[in-house]
Amino acid sequence: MREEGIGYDMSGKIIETENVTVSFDGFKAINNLNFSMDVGELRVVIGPNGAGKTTFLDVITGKVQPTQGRVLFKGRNLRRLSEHQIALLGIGRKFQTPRVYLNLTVRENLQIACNRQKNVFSALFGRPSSAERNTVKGLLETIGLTIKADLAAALLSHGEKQRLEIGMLVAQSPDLLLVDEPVAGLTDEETENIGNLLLALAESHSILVIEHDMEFVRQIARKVTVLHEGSVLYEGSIEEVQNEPRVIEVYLGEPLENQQKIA
Ligand SMILES: Nc1ncnc2c1ncn2[C@@H]1O[C@H](COP(=O)(O)OP(=O)(O)OP(=O)(O)O)[C@@H](O)[C@H]1O
Repeated sequence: MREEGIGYDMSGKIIETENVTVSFDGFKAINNLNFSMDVGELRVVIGPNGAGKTTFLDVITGKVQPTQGRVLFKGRNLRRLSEHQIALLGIGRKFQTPRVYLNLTVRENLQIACNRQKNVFSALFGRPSSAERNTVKGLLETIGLTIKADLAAALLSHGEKQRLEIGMLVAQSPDLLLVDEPVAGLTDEETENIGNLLLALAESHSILVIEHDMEFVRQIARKVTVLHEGSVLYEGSIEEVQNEPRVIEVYLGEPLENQQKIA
């Protein structure tokens, strides 16, 4: 684990964007975006299709450079850093589709994630230290896959693969976890499992989740940011968001409850 408190800026913000604009051939996918999140916060970002949610994550991870403005991670300007350098600074991203090694076991996947600096061969065939074994054991418990530890990842359900990938992300000890639509296509039970997992991880990590499923947002969210046309339209509790006329309007006037397909 990275040591908490070291390197954080005085404001206690884990991530900030200042007047960030991202233009694609003149079209502003992100438009003068000002956003900040406290260290230790669990934040959910919602917004209709095309609101700029994915581009927002892309600009934090360095996949896309801002056309204007700056992104600060723990007070440090990320300008001109590569995706790899930003990942090493402590920003981990989980994409919507799981990217686990299907022919390896659940345990082996976690071992590799714990040993990103080693090659796959030594991660699998080198003798793990007792600290590593304990880390993997703890991760298996956290993601609820202890009894499936020695199964090939190919045999896991979609929801279990999502949990495994979240475990692999956590294995790399990021300070900030970016999680893109973790419950798309999951059963209600798996959705709840993922929610509980994120809530447990939120006790020791800063987490930014992008999600459409309002039931899920209600389960995990304390503070919700609504993006629209590349800017923050509104921020507040889930109740405030659902009752805010401007938010209802951008979701085509329908109650947010019915927006899961639209959002
Ligand atoms: N590389 C690109 N070139 C041109 N336009 C792009 C590019 N990437 C995104 N856009 C446009 O920017 C806007 C925001 O896209 P983005 O994918 O960030 O939205 P989103 O909120 O994630 O949408 P969704 O909910 O549909 O995934 C969209 O209109 C999209 O078409």
